[in-house]
Amino acid sequence: MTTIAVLGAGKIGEALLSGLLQAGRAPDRLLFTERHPERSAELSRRYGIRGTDVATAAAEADVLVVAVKPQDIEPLLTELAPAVGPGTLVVSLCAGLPTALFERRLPEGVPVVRVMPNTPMVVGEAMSAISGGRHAGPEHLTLVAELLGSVGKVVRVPESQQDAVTALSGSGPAYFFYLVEAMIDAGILLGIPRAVATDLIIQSAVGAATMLRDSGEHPVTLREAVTSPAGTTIMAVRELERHGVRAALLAAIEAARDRSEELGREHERD
Ligand SMILES: NC(=O)C1=CN([C@@H]2O[C@H](COP(=O)(O)OP(=O)(O)OC[C@H]3O[C@@H](n4cnc5c(N)ncnc54)[C@H](OP(=O)(O)O)[C@@H]3O)[C@@H](O)[C@H]2O)C=CC1
Ligand SMILES: O=C(O)[C@@H]1CCC=N1
Repeated sequence: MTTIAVLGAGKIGEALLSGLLQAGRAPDRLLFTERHPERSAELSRRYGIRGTDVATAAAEADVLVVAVKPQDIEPLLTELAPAVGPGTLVVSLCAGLPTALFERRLPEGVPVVRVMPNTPMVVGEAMSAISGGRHAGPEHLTLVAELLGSVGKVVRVPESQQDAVTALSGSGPAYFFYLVEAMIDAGILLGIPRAVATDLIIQSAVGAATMLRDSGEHPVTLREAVTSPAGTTIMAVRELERHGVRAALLAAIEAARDRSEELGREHERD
């Protein structure tokens, strides 16, 4: 059975470990590394999995999942380079960082797969997009697709689309959380107690998401079905249009794509 080590078990690294355990992966086949001993001890206690150092993780694991912030990649690659061999698959979850960066810094021939997941991994509902680097063969992509398929949905995309994917689905859950937060505030504005407003909005979000996924209908059709002539919804939609919410979303997602590209460029000359 494949042993997986998560290097940098922060928010997304922990989401992956937790999702893999819930999907039935054996705890003794999972490892992680963390900078702070207290964090490491807490994760071991919470999940019954072993924290270790990068060299041990590289020696024991078949798959090394890099989940540090892009800004922290350099010291990690310096530690990893002498420890990793061509038989180990390196999977990067880092926004913006191209597979070519890893290939330059790691020994020749090490296969690298770039992945953009998202945090719903923790409930088995991740959206992950995967792209293979120069030395990644179909067997590596299949292995990564299986791994991430156990915690959500997986698509293969050309690496040139990964910055856009990062802006859409990598950051995507944050936009929905932001919208929910704003709608709960609207409930407060209208005098509804916070707990009730929270229930109303979260269940509406779950219902709407389930319809989007399961009905096979286009989002426009689903919205039209809520929008009665001279009714309440169209009054709200007019305000959304007046405040440029659609244009704001387009600009926001474009800005996220640009930042992903910039994170990659920051490492171009390394
Ligand atoms: N959060 C998300 O929704 C998503 C994140 N990503 C990508 O995943 C990566 C991690 O993001 P996120 O989980 O949010 O960030 P976090 O900061 O929460 O997690 C990174 C963790 O790695 C630790 N760390 C840093 N350097 C090392 C090292 N050399 N050895 C061991 N541990 C180390 C950090 O410790 P310390 O606390 O000391 O910094 C931290 O605990 C990023 O590259 C991000 O682009 C991708 C998709 C979604
Ligand atoms: O905000 C970030 O940079 C990371 C990448 C995608 C989601 N979170």
